Amino acid sequence: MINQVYRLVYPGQFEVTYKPRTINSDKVIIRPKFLSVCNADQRYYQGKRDASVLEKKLPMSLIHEGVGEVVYDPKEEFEVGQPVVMIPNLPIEQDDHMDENYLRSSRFRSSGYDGFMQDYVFMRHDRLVPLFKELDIHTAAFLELVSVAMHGITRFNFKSHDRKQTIGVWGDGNLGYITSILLKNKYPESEVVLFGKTKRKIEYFTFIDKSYLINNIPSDVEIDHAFECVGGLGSEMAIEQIIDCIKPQGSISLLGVSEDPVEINTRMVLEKGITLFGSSRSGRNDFVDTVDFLEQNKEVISYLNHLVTKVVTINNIDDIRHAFEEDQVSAWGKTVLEWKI
Ligand SMILES: NC(=O)C1=CN([C@@H]2O[C@H](COP(=O)(O)OP(=O)(O)OC[C@H]3O[C@@H](n4cnc5c(N)ncnc54)[C@H](OP(=O)(O)O)[C@@H]3O)[C@@H](O)[C@H]2O)C=CC1
Ligand SMILES: O=C(CO)[C@H](O)[C@H](O)COP(=O)(O)O
Ligand SMILES: [Zn+2]
Repeated sequence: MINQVYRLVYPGQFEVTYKPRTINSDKVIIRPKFLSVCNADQRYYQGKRDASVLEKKLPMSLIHEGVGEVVYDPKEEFEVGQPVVMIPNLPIEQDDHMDENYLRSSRFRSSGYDGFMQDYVFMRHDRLVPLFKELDIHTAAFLELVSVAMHGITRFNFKSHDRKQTIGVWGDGNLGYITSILLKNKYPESEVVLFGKTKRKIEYFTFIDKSYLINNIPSDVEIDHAFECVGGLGSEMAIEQIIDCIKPQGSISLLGVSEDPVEINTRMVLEKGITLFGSSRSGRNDFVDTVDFLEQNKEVISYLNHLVTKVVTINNIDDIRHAFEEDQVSAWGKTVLEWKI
């Protein structure tokens, strides 16, 4: 068969390419149904990556957040029509001390390897996790982002000391929202405090215990641990504030992606004995944990639903560009693509 793959060829410009594929392989064939735009995709679309990175990675199909339906499974492990979440990380080896998403040999869709913007995606069995029926499909589109927060929290659990009275989250966007709601449910005894930039965005975080605007943090605020969910240039200021507010021997979980190196006050990291650790992407275990967690904590799904602010139907390449433009001007939440192309 000939598969149509929709690739970004230059910033702002998508083109269709035709890729011959055989259905006589061991891969499951998935029809993408709902996809969601990540900041990483926007950085490619807007040409915000370094010219050498764009030169190396493009042309490439974008999008690594998405759900689809099984069209064909040669092993018949999945039912035809079964809804599944697609895992964008593609490990080719195992290591007892490294998670699949940190192995330098792993590939990642929409970062140097074609993403989900295709007519059909050919996937290994272990790269798919079945969904349960109560999971709203628009929300499921960005399960990958939820799994990233889940992964960060799993690592936080074994890297941080046990006093978790107050956990600070910096970043009033998607990742900050998801991380805060997961923390609130996983650590119900902890006080989850949001540090945000915009009052109107902070108001969406109805489930947190306390919030501060970053330009008005009282000098006596203290936290045991922190999550940085900002990224970009803003992460420098966020890390500086975290180091100021955190109690000695607290942990800082870094999740935001910055294109340029950010300055960190290492003297105070040393003096306070802070544990700084970064988390990137997620693997199969995180997806399974996320789906299981949502199945057992269904009230969390309705909070996540609030992030679905735009659903754009995609019938052609112009619609893809339109969706990326709409996402760019969106003040809050996730843009979901209903994949009908
Ligand atoms: N580690 C990983 O695997 C992953 C990392 N990411 C990264 O996480 C980051 C956040 O993603 P996402 O939530 O989707 O992006 P958003 O843009 O939705 O969220 C970032 C939010 O932080 C706010 N902000 C800016 N500066 C500060 C500050 N100093 N303190 C507190 N808040 C601040 C921004 O406000 P404003 O817009 O007004 O500036 C914005 O609301 C990005 O860099 C993204 O690439 C995303 C997915 C996975
Ligand atoms: O969004 C992400 C995971 O969900 C990561 O930020 C993304 O994988 C980083 O990739 P790149 O190096 O291409 O920016
Ligand atoms: Zn992403």
